[in-house]
Amino acid sequence: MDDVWVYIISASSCLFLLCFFKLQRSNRRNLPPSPPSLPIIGHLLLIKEPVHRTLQSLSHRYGPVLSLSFGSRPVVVVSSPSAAEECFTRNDAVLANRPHMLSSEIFGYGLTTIGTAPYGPLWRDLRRLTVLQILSPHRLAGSLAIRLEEVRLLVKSFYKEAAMVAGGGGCAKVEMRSRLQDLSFNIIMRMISGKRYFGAAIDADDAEVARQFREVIKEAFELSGTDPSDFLPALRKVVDFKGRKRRMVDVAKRSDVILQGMIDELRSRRKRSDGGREVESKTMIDTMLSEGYSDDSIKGQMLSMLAAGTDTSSVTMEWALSLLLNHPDVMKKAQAELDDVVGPDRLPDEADIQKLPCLQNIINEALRLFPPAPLLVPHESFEDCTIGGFDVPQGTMILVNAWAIQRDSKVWDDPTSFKPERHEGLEGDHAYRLLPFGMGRRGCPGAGLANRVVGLALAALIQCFEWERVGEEPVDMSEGTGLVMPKRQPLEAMCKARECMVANVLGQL
Ligand code: HEM
Repeated sequence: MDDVWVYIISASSCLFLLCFFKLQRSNRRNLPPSPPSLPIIGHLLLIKEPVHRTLQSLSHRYGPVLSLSFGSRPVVVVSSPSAAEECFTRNDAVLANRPHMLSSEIFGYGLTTIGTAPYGPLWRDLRRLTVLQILSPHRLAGSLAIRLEEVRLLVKSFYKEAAMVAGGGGCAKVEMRSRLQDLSFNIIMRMISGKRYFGAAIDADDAEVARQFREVIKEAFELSGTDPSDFLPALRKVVDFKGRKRRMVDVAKRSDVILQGMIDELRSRRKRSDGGREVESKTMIDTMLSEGYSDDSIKGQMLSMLAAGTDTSSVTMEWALSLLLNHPDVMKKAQAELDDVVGPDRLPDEADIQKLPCLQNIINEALRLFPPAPLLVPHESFEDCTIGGFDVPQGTMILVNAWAIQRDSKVWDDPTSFKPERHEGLEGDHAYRLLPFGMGRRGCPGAGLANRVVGLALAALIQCFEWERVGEEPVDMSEGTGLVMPKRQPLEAMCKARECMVANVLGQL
């Protein structure tokens, strides 16, 4: 009995001393300002959807570098260009870690994918592979034909749909979201595996695989938000909130089976096409097989490309078209630019995009007002550092509120208005005021591909069709919830072929 008491008293003293020293240490620290918080859950009750808006109002009260506790996880929110600059220059390496979340562990093959891996040799290798091979300018030039064909098929499908509405003067009401999602998905899938999975000329088996895969990706996205156990890790081993972990594991298994099927198919195609000898080919799977990557690494990379690269590009197009429908004068200006540079006899090519400043300004302005990743992707400090003169302890989650910076009236004139011309003459020099792709070593490696896909598709749609709103009301521009910031209402629009484009382009598709 005595032994038990000795044990209890020494354990309590140790715990007390530990808490005391921790408190002393944190009192000595100059932490960023913070709202009052509750024990154990910290500031979790303050965090309402959409999170970027909640964090913006907190930063208005507590300043551009603000500290919060999401349960036991310390968080610093950055909402000014100068603080963001510090994050991505002086502190870039220190902040290059990603926080360990339940969903990143389950969907990220145990934190071994490019987006989830901690900063270290594994991440460096995947990053090298992604930047220098899979998404290199050379490889992107090689996959141009895929993008041109997918955009041509999209234009053709709208043309057919509009032409069928004879009574309406060839003007059809079209649903845009799923079409733009299919476009981005097919482009990335073809770059990864060499096959398209949606639309015309698809074999029935592939269409079924695509349907299942799209379903799985949708479920994975829905489950990928933060889990309560990410902030209260002590509970992770004891409770499975709403069965989320079980569902995540189930979705990850289903996705793994589909991805493995794609690798196996490509492996046997490679063998068949060269009598058993491995052949040189340009899909991502081929590249990774040739370099000896394991099947799990390849599946992780496929999932990363699809998760990071499809909805981000398609929502950008959806927001941009919505803005143009609410600003027909800007749509006309973009159309005039296309008539001038491309003319009525062909569809635009990627080489044209650089000669279309009005279109580029529209895309930049859409990304400024509606960044698909409003808080970028969370970073984590692996050493103590300072931001804005405040101490940021090791293990702090860093959220850069790009959405707030891009709408800050101290940074942009009339920040909530759509004014593409504000980007004139800036030519990429946005000094941490415009950062939809993040910055620094963990910045988006797919920005070049995204700009090509979004630019090419918008150019072709604006050039070939007259677009109008479905009713008198402006298109609703409020955001819904989701991992990639969606429009609350999927976009619908009235679409009519432009007379000048019918003879030599639309009629020939
Ligand atoms: C408009 C389209 C896109 C936007 C707005 C976007 C935005 C972002 C952002 C904000 C990040 C996080 C940066 C940070 O942590 O600071 C990111 C990371 C990433 N993006 Fe994109 N992205 C887009 C398209 C793409 C595409 C097309 C791909 C590839 C096919 C891609 C692949 C990735 C990957 C792999 C990462 C993780 C990088 C790492 O952790 O090292 N993204 N993206």
